[in-house]
Parts: sequence; C-alpha cells; structure tokens
Amino acid sequence: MTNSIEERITSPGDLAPIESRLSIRSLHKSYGAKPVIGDLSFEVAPGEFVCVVGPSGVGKTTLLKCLSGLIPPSGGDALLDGRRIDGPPREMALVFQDYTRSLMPWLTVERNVLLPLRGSDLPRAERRERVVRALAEVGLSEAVAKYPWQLSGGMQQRVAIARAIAYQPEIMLMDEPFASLDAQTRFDLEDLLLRVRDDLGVTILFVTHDIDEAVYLADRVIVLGESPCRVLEIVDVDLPRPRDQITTRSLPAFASLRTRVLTLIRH
Ligand SMILES: Nc1ncnc2c1ncn2[C@@H]1O[C@H](COP(=O)(O)OP(=O)(O)OP(=O)(O)O)[C@@H](O)[C@H]1O
Repeated sequence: MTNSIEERITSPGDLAPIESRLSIRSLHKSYGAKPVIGDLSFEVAPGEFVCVVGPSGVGKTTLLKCLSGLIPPSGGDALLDGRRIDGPPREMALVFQDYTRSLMPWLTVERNVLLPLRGSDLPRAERRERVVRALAEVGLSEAVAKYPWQLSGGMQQRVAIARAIAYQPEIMLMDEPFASLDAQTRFDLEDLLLRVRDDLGVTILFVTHDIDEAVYLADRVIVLGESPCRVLEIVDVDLPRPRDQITTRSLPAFASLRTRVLTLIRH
C-alpha cells in the first residue's frame, strides 16, 4: 500500500514531503519591529515554473532572500528538498535585478560567466564549452573579451543570465531579471528561460512586476498582497505548452488569466 505523502518523509531532518522542491511554511520576516512577511506558505514542485507578483514593497525580494539563505526568516521555515535553508544552497542560482552589483568589473565577460564553475569538478574543456554555449544563448558571443563596464545595462544583465545558465543549477531564483531590458530582448530571454527549464528540468521561482510576463512564463502565479504580506491567491496557468509570444498572448484564456491576476493586485 502506498504511504501518504507525509509518511514518505525519509529522515528525521526532513520537514517537508519529498515531492516538493521548495516549501515555504508559515514564513515570517520582520526588519526590526516592522513585519514584512506575515504568514506565507506555498510549495514548489520539481521542474515547476512559479512566478510571484505583488505590489511594490510587498516583500517579494525579501522572500527570495530568505529562500536563498541570504537572510534568516524571523519565523516559520524555508525548505529545500525538505531541509531547512540556512545558507546559499549549492544547487541554486540567483539572478537579481541589480546586475551592477552581480558582475565583477575587473573580470572579462568570459571570466564572469566562468566564475561559479571554478570550484567544480568539471574538466576545463567542459567549463569553457558551457561558457561559450551560454553566451551564445543570450546573444553575446562577440562580447567574451569585454569588461562589464564596456557593455550596456541590458547586455550586463544578459551576462548575469548566461552565468546562471552555464552553472546549470537545479533551482533558479530570479528577481525581476528582465526589468531593465528592451521588449524584444525580454521576449527572447523569456523564451530562452522556457527552453532551459524544458532542457534541464530546472525549478524556477521568478519575481516580476509584469503580469503578462508572469502569465506567459508560469505554471502557477502566486499573488502576494497586504502588509505584512500573505498569499492572496495562487492562480493555475493551464495555457498550452510550448508557448509562443504571439499565439499564447493572443489566446482568450491568456486575457482572462491576466485580468484575474490584475484584479487581485488592484484590490
Ligand atoms: N534590509 C532592510 N531593512 C529594513 N527594511 C527593509 C530592508 N529590505 C527591505 N525592507 C523593507 O521591506 C519591505 C519589502 O521590501 P522588498 O524589497 O522585499 O519588497 P518588494 O516587493 O521586492 O519591492 P519592489 O517590488 O519595489 O522591488 C519594504 O517596505 C522595504 O522598505
């Protein structure tokens, strides 16, 4: 007989069902006396693409910082594969909006992308191959020998994305990674991310202000609101895959999902 999910917990250190990659359980976070995250709970399954939306200042970045182990929660749990996250997990890559602070200005583009692979056991040729491939994916093959300060803002953000892709993480946490990009590059990188998810089976938690982007990318959209913040609703996005910038965005179901999310945020 099959055990229940809760019974399939494998060791005393495990706190979540093994089916969840990420588990957020009654998470609270305060800065000093100010509570930012109230009582947040949701799960992310392996290989799932989950987008988080909510008004400015609601606590989205704070949530990602707790999940990446950069700051401790004030209460509740953030779990990866059932284990409490208490520092940046090896299997995770982070892409934040502020690319100016994520790239090393004294390293070339190639060396910036190579950076997270340096401590790995991968043969040198494989590391270089991954760097070349990732830079080609984001359309920056020509910029390998340049320094970040010689590139536009959008190009620097593409380097940051190439670095995350080259690392081939199991989980990517992304905080408005495309906010500073022009519309065409943004569409290209959204599609690249969907391909990476399909090819590598990466689990992605993606924060965005752009409701259309959230609906286009996600399997589920988590709508945050109120202060301290809580989950207002989790919207299932059952649009067909593979998605296409023109066809998917013209579907009546796309419009109703967008209206649903927007209504939740505006109320
Ligand atoms: N280190 C900090 N110390 C004190 N308060 C902070 C700190 N970081 C964030 N805050 C406050 O916590 C609240 C949530 O901030 P956070 O950056 O998580 O929101 P957000 O939803 O990501 O906002 P945005 O969409 O504008 O990026 C804000 O009121 C912010 O001023």
